[in-house]
Amino acid sequence: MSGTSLDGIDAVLADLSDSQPRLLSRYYLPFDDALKGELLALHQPGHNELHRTLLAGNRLAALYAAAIERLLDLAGTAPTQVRAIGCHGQTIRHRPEHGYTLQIGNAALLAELAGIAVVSDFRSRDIAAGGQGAPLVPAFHDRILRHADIHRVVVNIGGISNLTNLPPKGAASGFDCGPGNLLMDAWCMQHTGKAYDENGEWAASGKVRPLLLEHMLAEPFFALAPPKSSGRDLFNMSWLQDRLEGSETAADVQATLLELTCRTIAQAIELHCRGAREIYLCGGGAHNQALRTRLTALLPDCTVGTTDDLGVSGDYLEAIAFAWLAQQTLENKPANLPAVTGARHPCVLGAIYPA
Ligand SMILES: Nc1ncnc2c1ncn2[C@@H]1O[C@H](COP(=O)(O)OP(=O)(O)OP(=O)(O)O)[C@@H](O)[C@H]1O
Ligand SMILES: CC(=O)N[C@H]1[C@@H]2OC[C@@H](O2)[C@@H](O)[C@@H]1O[C@H](C)C(=O)O
Repeated sequence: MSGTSLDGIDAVLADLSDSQPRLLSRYYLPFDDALKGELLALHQPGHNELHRTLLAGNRLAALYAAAIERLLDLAGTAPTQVRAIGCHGQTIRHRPEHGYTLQIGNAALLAELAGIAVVSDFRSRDIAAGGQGAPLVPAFHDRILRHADIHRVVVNIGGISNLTNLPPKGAASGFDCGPGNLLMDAWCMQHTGKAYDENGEWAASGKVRPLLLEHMLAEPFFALAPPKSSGRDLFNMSWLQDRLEGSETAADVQATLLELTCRTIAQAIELHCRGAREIYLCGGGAHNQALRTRLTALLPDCTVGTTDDLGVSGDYLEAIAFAWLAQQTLENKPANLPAVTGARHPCVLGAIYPA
């Protein structure tokens, strides 16, 4: 898994033979600054972008293969013992309204380098069936994190934040809430040179600017009824620049961005997850102490923990989900939830590149 934060690759070796997945090994490989910069640049139209996109895909395939080699070394497992790699790829465009999404990573090259079958391109079929192609992980949350009597909500706070609503007596629903960490990360990098604001300490040193927050919350995406999905196509530095007053300190902007992430998640829960009692966070944002404290304060009727409290690593949950999605593909089973993505029907997702 390599997600919208563009921080690096989360690799897991998972045993999916039982109803609860077993995490056998994990490995994290960060991207270097040059690759991160190029992937960020490829989100926008630019010079010779087709050639550069394909080269970046090749580079990613080599890094995915290196991460898998290290992962298997750590586990003492041979490639022949692995049924398949579920490879999300790197999203550089997500335009379901135009009928496409693009996750790069040259799956053919990865299969060649790793000597293991690869399943990739999980989102296109759902979009072909009229869906958003995202989020896909709610189906997996539904499988492993549902409680028979307690209304739970799982909130992933990666680059973008998304939630899965698990009412005990109803079907799962889910959607993207808005920016998770990506605007905070970009602002932090621009003003402090650091990739992210550790524990939200810099944000905590600033003050929320009410007018700026109001301008941000007026973004129509937040009021859209699900199904909905988002990405860097909408939430990027120009989106932020367009809303700045110009007189704020950099720390105040960071404080306001953290408030935006918390408010949009809390609003989404209040509006679409009525009666929820337990909130479980996952993704990198779950490590941000200031964010957790603020979100907990905004949700007085709920307990707020992390999926680790339920025995599932919040840092590797998405990666385990893509192993499960790959298994669904190999077994010819549908994996999208039409109630989440808006697709006309359940679909078998993904494309298979044999070993
Ligand atoms: N200690 C911390 N304090 C603050 N933020 C943190 C901390 N640890 C991780 N993060 C945030 O988490 C981000 C990485 O999150 P994650 O790995 O879930 O992203 P992703 O997989 O790219 O996301 P997506 O769900 O959008 O695909 C970092 O970029 C950073 O913003
Ligand atoms: C197009 C795309 O890459 N979407 C990601 C992104 O990152 C979080 C959120 O936006 C979610 O919709 C999705 O990823 C997760 C893994 C999903 O499909 O559930």
